[in-house]
Amino acid sequence: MKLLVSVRSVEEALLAADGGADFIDLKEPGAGALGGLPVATIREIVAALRRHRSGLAVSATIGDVPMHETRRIADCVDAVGACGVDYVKVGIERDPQAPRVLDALAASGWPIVPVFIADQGLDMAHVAYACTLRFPGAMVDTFDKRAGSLFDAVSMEVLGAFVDTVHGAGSMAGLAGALRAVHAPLLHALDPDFAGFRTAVCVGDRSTALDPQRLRDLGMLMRGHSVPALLHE
Ligand SMILES: O=C[C@H](O)COP(=O)(O)O
Repeated sequence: MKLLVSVRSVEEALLAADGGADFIDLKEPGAGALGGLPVATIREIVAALRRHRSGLAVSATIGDVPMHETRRIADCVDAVGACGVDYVKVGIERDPQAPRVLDALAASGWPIVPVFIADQGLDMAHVAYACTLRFPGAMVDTFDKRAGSLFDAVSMEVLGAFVDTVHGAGSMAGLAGALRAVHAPLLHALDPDFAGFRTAVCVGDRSTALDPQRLRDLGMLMRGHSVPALLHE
């Protein structure tokens, strides 16, 4: 299982790249679940990572944009896509308009990863529909990070169905949502392609600074090693 780590600056991106992350995810953690960074910052981080020759895949979020703001979603996707990232992450709310947004994203021409926001559970019909649209990957995440983790919002059975459905379409499946070290066995059982982290790699809440030691320990744990320092996290 690979590790996606969300970062907000050049300094954090280089720390994550050298500290064991497999995917560098650009977002402003203090501005919501999929908080967007200014495009100038995204460009700056992408350039620094390319100079650093990390070779790691880079994703960036467009911000938390409601499903009915279709024009704004399209504009944000174009702006972020043009920054040279490998994937553009777009939050998909549990909303009747989700299929229409997914159609627009598929037609955008950018490599989109829809991120299903699962605080109110996961609508598997929306996931199955997204899987007909040939996105390179799909993720699940939660919006309210104080309300517990992904595993408090969605059952193992439904998460297993998500991973299987996405894999059945030949795409990468990712899980996130205030995941912590204690969730490692559940994540290993589900075996997604990657798990996404911010809260667990910070000293305080997810808006505080990224801690390289926590990142290294979490990386070891997700790769199946025992990490005593994380036993009581
Ligand atoms: O995309 C992954 C997220 O940034 C995970 O953040 P979180 O661990 O605070 O839920």
